[in-house]
Amino acid sequence: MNCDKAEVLGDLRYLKLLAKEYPSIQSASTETINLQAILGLPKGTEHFMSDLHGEYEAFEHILNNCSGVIREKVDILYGNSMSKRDRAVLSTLIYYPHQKLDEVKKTVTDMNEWYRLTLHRMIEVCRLVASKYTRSKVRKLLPPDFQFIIDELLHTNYEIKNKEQYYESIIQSIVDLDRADAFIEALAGLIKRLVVDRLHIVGDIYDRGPRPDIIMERLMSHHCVDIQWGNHDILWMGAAAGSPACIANVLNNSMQYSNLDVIENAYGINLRPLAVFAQETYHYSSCFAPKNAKDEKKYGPKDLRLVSKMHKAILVIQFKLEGQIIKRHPEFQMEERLLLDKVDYQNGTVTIGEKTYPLKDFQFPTIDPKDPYALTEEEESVVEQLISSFKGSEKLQRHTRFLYSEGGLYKCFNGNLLYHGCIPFQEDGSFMEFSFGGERLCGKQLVDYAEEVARQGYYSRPGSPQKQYGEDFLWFLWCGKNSPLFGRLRMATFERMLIEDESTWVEPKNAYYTLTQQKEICEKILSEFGLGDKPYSHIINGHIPVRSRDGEDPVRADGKLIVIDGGFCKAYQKATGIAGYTLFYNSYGIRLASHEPFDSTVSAIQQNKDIISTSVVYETAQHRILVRETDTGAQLLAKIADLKRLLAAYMLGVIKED
Ligand SMILES: O=P(O)(O)OC[C@H]1O[C@](O)(COP(=O)(O)O)[C@@H](O)[C@@H]1O
Ligand SMILES: [Mn+2]
Repeated sequence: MNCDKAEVLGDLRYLKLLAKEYPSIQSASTETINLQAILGLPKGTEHFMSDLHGEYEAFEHILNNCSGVIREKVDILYGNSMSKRDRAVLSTLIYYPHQKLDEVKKTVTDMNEWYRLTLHRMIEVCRLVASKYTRSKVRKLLPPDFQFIIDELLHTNYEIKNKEQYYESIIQSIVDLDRADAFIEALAGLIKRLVVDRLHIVGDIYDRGPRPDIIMERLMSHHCVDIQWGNHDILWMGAAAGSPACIANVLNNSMQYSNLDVIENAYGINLRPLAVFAQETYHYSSCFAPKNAKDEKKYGPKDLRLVSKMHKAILVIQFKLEGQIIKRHPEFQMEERLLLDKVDYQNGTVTIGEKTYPLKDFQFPTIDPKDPYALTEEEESVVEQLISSFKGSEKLQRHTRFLYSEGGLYKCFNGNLLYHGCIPFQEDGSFMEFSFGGERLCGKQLVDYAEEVARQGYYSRPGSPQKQYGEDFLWFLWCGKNSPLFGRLRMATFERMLIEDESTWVEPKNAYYTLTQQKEICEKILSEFGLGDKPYSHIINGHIPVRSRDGEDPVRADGKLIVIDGGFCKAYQKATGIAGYTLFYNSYGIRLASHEPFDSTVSAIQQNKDIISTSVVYETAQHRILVRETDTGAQLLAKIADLKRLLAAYMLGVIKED
């Protein structure tokens, strides 16, 4: 042991704390040996998804099939000995054990035989996926009810004759005791748990699709997940924090897509005050009808009229509240979005820049042309009630706290840099500067600042200036000019709702999106985040749907940037042509999978459908990547160094063994 005495004595307080966990030379050495062994194992698998947009069924499916990896393992084992259909059934059983079992029972006549074969196969799959972990790690993950049995079955060598009988008799007893279903479910869960070590969500869980809350619940029960906030997530976080402008935007999005179920039923937010106010204040106007109202026959004519009026009411409130924020914060540089004072309320036109456009609807009884951004008393009261409903939703607050605790604006992990939107750039290739909090900020400093203020918006003392600024900043992150989460110059909601001329609907993108076609720019970003010296670093980005139908490639800048927003979002699938990309990073390298549109869970189960269309090996490592080379490896190496110092302290007698 070559530890310097001064070095040992230097952090004695820390070593004494460590000694509580490893109180003897024996326990500290055992742990050191364990950690050394882990360093030599293959790196754990990371799974990346983004832009889920409330599509909980497709999300659940991809989580269950681990982007096609389960099917791949089944094919490795049985490609030559089972039919394609049987392999698909076995895979579906692993994805949806409960539902698939119900179905199998309707068709299979000899269940005894089926259970025996299936259990054998599932244990083999389990053994294959467990092989890259230490026995101790696998043991810790075993479902408690079947811990001993699975451990035995995984490690029994079937080839040895006298073990064969032992193995068979365990399986037969499981079947005889009617525990086969529970056992299959436990094995399926274990296989999925072993295939993916860590899940990364690169933003936009919320909006457009039906049930983001179900996705949140699923993420909260996941064994290891991190989230990079998307602009839609930050919007909901702002709403949960009580920002009235964010609340109005959340409601606008939900009404636009007829998603009031999430608001009212999932999160228990009371929309009655808004409904009553809208009913009394507005006439029906078709430009505020939900996008998909007709397609999905969601509404009867009365409901449609009411929702459209509520939509108009909340949009007017939104435009007023946004105007107030823009005026409070000249540093956001968004004055060009002040449009209510550019409206000619007599003639029904708006002047934007040099041009004047007719408005599709110009009945605005609550707007005082002399003070267009002021809420009326009634609007004020609706907003107050909505704030208290959003803040009082236990479920929404629980989900928001999870987004804060497991999420952030970006993450550096195993050499990769993950974020949803962009790092704002000038056209000339330099980082774009913003004046916030009395400082000029750009690049990493900008996003670090933005994350701090985003936290302030939720956690600061109610009524404090910090809270107000934080809430306004959450709104800025959602749709602010060149915000790192939004990445565009403007959000043209006013124009999209009220102006016919589509040339006004354009939302120009920040220079980031063209510049990052260049490898040097991506390398500049990676260096900014301390990943410049790592040859295998990539930026993993969401936010902008990849139009694969038009030949767009998710892999850019010689492979330095990968965009994995392929569009889980059903509304965007016509444009993209597919239903999303997901990324898998295991010890052999990185692989990109593209997915076909997901029909429904029922058809996935009945027809054993996978939705992987292609799986492209994107980058193969030159050698199998070991834990030693990962971020976890670096932490383990640091811990080994600490344990060695502890051992030295025991040997020097500076700390006594317990
Ligand atoms: O296509 P939709 O749902 O009408 O939404 C359009 C709005 O959504 C946005 O694209 C933001 O959402 P994304 O983060 O998914 O791009 C806005 O820029 C735009 O105004
Ligand atoms: Mn987005």
